[in-house]
Amino acid sequence: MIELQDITKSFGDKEILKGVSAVMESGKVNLIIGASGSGKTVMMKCIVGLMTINTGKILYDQEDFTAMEEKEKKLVRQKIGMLFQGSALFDSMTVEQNVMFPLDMFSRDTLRDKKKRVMECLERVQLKDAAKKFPAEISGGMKKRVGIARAIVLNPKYLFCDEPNSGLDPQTSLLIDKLIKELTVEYNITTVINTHDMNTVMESGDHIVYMYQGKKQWEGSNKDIVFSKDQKLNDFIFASEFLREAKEMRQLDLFKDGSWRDQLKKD
Ligand SMILES: Nc1ncnc2c1ncn2[C@@H]1O[C@H](COP(=O)(O)OP(=O)(O)OP(=O)(O)O)[C@@H](O)[C@H]1O
Repeated sequence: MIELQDITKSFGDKEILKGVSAVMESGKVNLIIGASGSGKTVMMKCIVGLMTINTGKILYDQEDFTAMEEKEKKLVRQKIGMLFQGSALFDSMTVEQNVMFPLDMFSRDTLRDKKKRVMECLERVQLKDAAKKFPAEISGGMKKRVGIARAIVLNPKYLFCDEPNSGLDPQTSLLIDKLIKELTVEYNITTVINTHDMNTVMESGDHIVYMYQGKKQWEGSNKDIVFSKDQKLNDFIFASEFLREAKEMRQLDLFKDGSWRDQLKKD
């Protein structure tokens, strides 16, 4: 579990994060959502320690990350897997070598054990057959899966994904979401995803933090969203008339066991 306690972050006199408190739960897919410029990326960078917060605390499983010496922070970072936007694979390395990279950096296992672990991870993302291919030879969805295999190769306790669906078609996006969710539950990972994708929000959002102008505006699950009366959240999620209608149908459906059809006929 990761806890944010009243964190603030400023650049010069511009305050970007204005006292955010939130909890990212283990074994769950935690989403950070919000409009462009609301502070999602800055927040994620602060959580992983790529940016330093001005005030507040960040706790990793009750340990105060903000108060740690650099040596201790490094130990926490080793438990973090990251899936970057655009996959960020090394073009000159094969799929297998890309997934091997974190092991070469941080593991003292034998080459044989490392290769075995890489193959286990590639098998988990159904890419064993692509081990010898180069990134240029595989599709965008496959690249994301290589990125996921690389992110889990060190058995992370925490997994951060920045826009995991960017550039993917809706069906491939759903497969990636499903895979991330399965891995999160399977290994009890605290997964944090920064996303704009409404399918992800509705399908995978076990726990959602909605950011509005540097503040946490709302926090809850994908199920809570359907019934939320928060106007800003509703305007953001259900931006189109089509989605607003879908929400109303879903509400009636959930409340009245499918009787929304009768309701609609009356209107
Ligand atoms: N290194 C930086 N120096 C100064 N300002 C920054 C820096 N990084 C981000 N900002 C500012 O912080 C604000 C929030 O940016 P952030 O990238 O977190 O938004 P976001 O919600 O992730 O947006 P998007 O969905 O477009 O990625 C923006 O006004 C941005 O200009």
